[in-house]
Amino acid sequence: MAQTQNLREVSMKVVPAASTVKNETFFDKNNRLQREMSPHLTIYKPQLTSMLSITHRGTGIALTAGVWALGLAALTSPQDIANYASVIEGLHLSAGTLTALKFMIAYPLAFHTANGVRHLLWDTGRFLKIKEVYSTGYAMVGVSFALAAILAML
Ligand code: HEM
Repeated sequence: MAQTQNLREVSMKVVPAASTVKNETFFDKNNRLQREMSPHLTIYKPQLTSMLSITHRGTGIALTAGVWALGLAALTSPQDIANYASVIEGLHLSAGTLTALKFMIAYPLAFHTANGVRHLLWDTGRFLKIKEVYSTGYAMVGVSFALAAILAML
Protein backbone atom coordinates (compact mmCIF):
# COMPACT_ATOMS: atom_id res chain seq x y z
CA MET A 1 0.00 0.00 0.00
CA ALA A 2 2.80 2.42 1.00
CA GLN A 3 4.55 1.64 -2.28
CA THR A 4 1.56 2.45 -4.51
CA GLN A 5 1.23 5.88 -2.85
CA ASN A 6 4.71 6.82 -4.13
CA LEU A 7 3.91 6.02 -7.77
CA ARG A 8 3.54 8.92 -10.19
CA GLU A 9 0.75 9.01 -12.71
CA VAL A 10 1.99 8.70 -16.29
CA SER A 11 -0.07 9.68 -19.30
CA MET A 12 0.72 8.87 -22.92
CA LYS A 13 0.85 11.72 -25.41
CA VAL A 14 -0.75 10.84 -28.73
CA VAL A 15 1.10 12.44 -31.65
CA PRO A 16 -0.98 12.53 -34.83
CA ALA A 17 0.89 11.38 -37.94
CA ALA A 18 0.21 14.78 -39.54
CA SER A 19 2.52 16.48 -37.00
CA THR A 20 5.59 14.73 -38.43
CA VAL A 21 7.08 16.36 -41.51
CA LYS A 22 8.84 14.21 -44.06
CA ASN A 23 12.58 14.81 -44.49
CA GLU A 24 12.59 17.31 -41.57
CA THR A 25 15.89 17.47 -39.74
CA PHE A 26 16.18 16.86 -35.99
CA PHE A 27 17.03 20.55 -35.38
CA ASP A 28 14.23 21.87 -37.65
CA LYS A 29 11.70 19.70 -35.82
CA ASN A 30 12.91 20.97 -32.43
CA ASN A 31 12.59 24.56 -33.69
CA ARG A 32 9.10 23.98 -35.12
CA LEU A 33 7.85 22.40 -31.89
CA GLN A 34 9.64 25.15 -29.88
CA ARG A 35 11.29 22.55 -27.71
CA GLU A 36 13.58 23.65 -24.91
CA MET A 37 17.30 23.25 -25.56
CA SER A 38 19.20 21.04 -23.12
CA PRO A 39 21.88 22.90 -21.13
CA HIS A 40 24.96 23.04 -23.33
CA LEU A 41 28.55 22.25 -22.29
CA THR A 42 29.49 25.94 -22.63
CA ILE A 43 27.18 27.01 -19.77
CA TYR A 44 29.51 25.33 -17.25
CA LYS A 45 32.41 27.33 -15.88
CA PRO A 46 35.77 25.60 -16.39
CA GLN A 47 36.64 23.31 -13.47
CA LEU A 48 39.75 21.24 -12.71
CA THR A 49 37.75 18.03 -13.21
CA SER A 50 36.42 18.87 -16.68
CA MET A 51 39.71 20.42 -17.81
CA LEU A 52 41.73 17.32 -16.82
CA SER A 53 39.14 15.11 -18.47
CA ILE A 54 39.24 16.93 -21.82
CA THR A 55 43.04 17.08 -21.66
CA HIS A 56 43.13 13.30 -21.12
CA ARG A 57 41.11 12.85 -24.31
CA GLY A 58 43.25 15.42 -26.17
CA THR A 59 46.51 13.79 -25.10
CA GLY A 60 45.10 10.34 -25.99
CA ILE A 61 44.33 11.59 -29.51
CA ALA A 62 47.74 13.33 -29.77
CA LEU A 63 49.56 10.15 -28.64
CA THR A 64 47.60 8.08 -31.15
CA ALA A 65 48.57 10.51 -33.94
CA GLY A 66 52.21 10.45 -32.73
CA VAL A 67 52.43 6.66 -32.59
CA TRP A 68 50.88 6.35 -36.07
CA ALA A 69 53.19 9.04 -37.49
CA LEU A 70 56.30 7.41 -36.00
CA GLY A 71 55.23 3.97 -37.22
CA LEU A 72 54.44 5.13 -40.75
CA ALA A 73 57.66 7.18 -40.87
CA ALA A 74 59.68 4.14 -39.75
CA LEU A 75 58.09 2.07 -42.51
CA THR A 76 58.43 4.58 -45.32
CA SER A 77 61.49 6.79 -44.69
CA PRO A 78 64.64 6.02 -46.65
CA GLN A 79 67.02 6.83 -43.74
CA ASP A 80 67.20 5.33 -40.26
CA ILE A 81 66.59 7.21 -36.98
CA ALA A 82 70.34 7.90 -36.41
CA ASN A 83 70.40 9.97 -39.59
CA TYR A 84 67.52 12.17 -38.38
CA ALA A 85 69.16 12.53 -34.97
CA SER A 86 72.33 13.85 -36.65
CA VAL A 87 70.22 16.32 -38.70
CA ILE A 88 68.82 17.70 -35.41
CA GLU A 89 72.36 17.83 -33.94
CA GLY A 90 73.39 19.81 -37.03
CA LEU A 91 70.89 22.53 -36.10
CA HIS A 92 73.16 23.35 -33.08
CA LEU A 93 70.21 24.18 -30.84
CA SER A 94 71.09 25.36 -27.33
CA ALA A 95 70.73 22.87 -24.46
CA GLY A 96 67.81 24.94 -23.11
CA THR A 97 65.95 24.90 -26.44
CA LEU A 98 66.49 21.15 -26.83
CA THR A 99 65.25 20.47 -23.29
CA ALA A 100 62.19 22.70 -23.88
CA LEU A 101 61.37 20.87 -27.14
CA LYS A 102 61.81 17.49 -25.47
CA PHE A 103 59.56 18.65 -22.60
CA MET A 104 56.81 19.62 -25.08
CA ILE A 105 56.99 16.19 -26.72
CA ALA A 106 57.18 14.35 -23.36
CA TYR A 107 54.39 16.26 -21.61
CA PRO A 108 51.35 14.70 -23.38
CA LEU A 109 52.74 11.21 -22.62
CA ALA A 110 53.51 12.16 -19.00
CA PHE A 111 50.05 13.70 -18.49
CA HIS A 112 48.19 10.81 -20.12
CA THR A 113 50.19 8.21 -18.15
CA ALA A 114 49.75 9.95 -14.78
CA ASN A 115 46.05 10.64 -15.37
CA GLY A 116 45.64 7.12 -16.83
CA VAL A 117 46.88 5.69 -13.51
CA ARG A 118 44.35 7.98 -11.73
CA HIS A 119 41.61 6.57 -13.98
CA LEU A 120 42.71 3.00 -13.26
CA LEU A 121 42.61 3.72 -9.49
CA TRP A 122 39.04 5.01 -9.91
CA ASP A 123 38.21 1.78 -11.71
CA THR A 124 39.14 -0.10 -8.51
CA GLY A 125 36.62 2.08 -6.61
CA ARG A 126 39.20 4.27 -4.87
CA PHE A 127 39.52 8.13 -4.66
CA LEU A 128 36.00 8.73 -5.96
CA LYS A 129 34.86 11.27 -3.31
CA ILE A 130 34.81 14.77 -4.82
CA LYS A 131 37.58 15.98 -2.42
CA GLU A 132 39.77 13.03 -3.49
CA VAL A 133 38.99 13.62 -7.16
CA TYR A 134 40.42 17.15 -6.69
CA SER A 135 43.42 16.14 -4.55
CA THR A 136 44.44 13.34 -6.94
CA GLY A 137 43.92 15.83 -9.80
CA TYR A 138 46.38 18.35 -8.31
CA ALA A 139 48.82 15.55 -7.39
CA MET A 140 48.60 14.14 -10.91
CA VAL A 141 49.42 17.53 -12.47
CA GLY A 142 52.53 17.73 -10.23
CA VAL A 143 53.59 14.17 -11.08
CA SER A 144 53.08 14.78 -14.81
CA PHE A 145 55.33 17.88 -14.75
CA ALA A 146 58.02 15.99 -12.82
CA LEU A 147 57.82 13.00 -15.18
CA ALA A 148 58.01 15.20 -18.29
CA ALA A 149 60.97 17.13 -16.81
CA ILE A 150 62.85 13.86 -16.10
CA LEU A 151 62.18 12.63 -19.66
CA ALA A 152 63.27 15.99 -21.12
CA MET A 153 66.58 15.88 -19.23
CA LEU A 154 67.52 12.37 -20.41
C1 HEM B 1 51.14 5.81 -26.67
C2 HEM B 1 50.42 5.46 -25.62
C3 HEM B 1 48.94 5.74 -25.48
C4 HEM B 1 47.99 6.08 -26.41
C5 HEM B 1 48.17 6.25 -27.91
C6 HEM B 1 46.74 6.21 -25.71
C7 HEM B 1 45.53 6.58 -26.30
C8 HEM B 1 44.34 6.72 -25.64
C9 HEM B 1 43.10 7.19 -26.20
C10 HEM B 1 42.90 7.63 -27.64
C11 HEM B 1 42.17 7.17 -25.23
C12 HEM B 1 40.69 7.56 -25.35
C13 HEM B 1 40.50 8.97 -24.83
C14 HEM B 1 39.03 9.39 -24.84
O1 HEM B 1 38.31 9.06 -25.77
O2 HEM B 1 38.60 10.07 -23.89
C15 HEM B 1 42.79 6.67 -24.04
C16 HEM B 1 42.14 6.50 -22.84
C17 HEM B 1 42.74 5.97 -21.73
N1 HEM B 1 44.07 5.78 -21.53
FE1 HEM B 1 45.50 5.89 -22.95
N2 HEM B 1 46.94 5.96 -24.38
C18 HEM B 1 48.27 5.66 -24.20
C19 HEM B 1 48.91 5.38 -23.02
C20 HEM B 1 48.28 5.18 -21.82
C21 HEM B 1 48.94 4.83 -20.58
C22 HEM B 1 50.45 4.62 -20.44
C23 HEM B 1 47.96 4.71 -19.65
C24 HEM B 1 48.03 4.36 -18.17
C25 HEM B 1 49.08 4.08 -17.49
C26 HEM B 1 46.69 4.98 -20.29
C27 HEM B 1 45.46 4.94 -19.68
C28 HEM B 1 44.26 5.26 -20.27
C29 HEM B 1 42.97 5.13 -19.62
C30 HEM B 1 42.71 4.59 -18.22
C31 HEM B 1 42.02 5.59 -20.53
C32 HEM B 1 40.50 5.62 -20.36
C33 HEM B 1 40.07 6.89 -19.68
C34 HEM B 1 38.56 6.91 -19.49
O3 HEM B 1 38.03 6.01 -18.85
O4 HEM B 1 37.90 7.86 -19.98
N3 HEM B 1 46.93 5.27 -21.61
N4 HEM B 1 44.10 6.42 -24.30
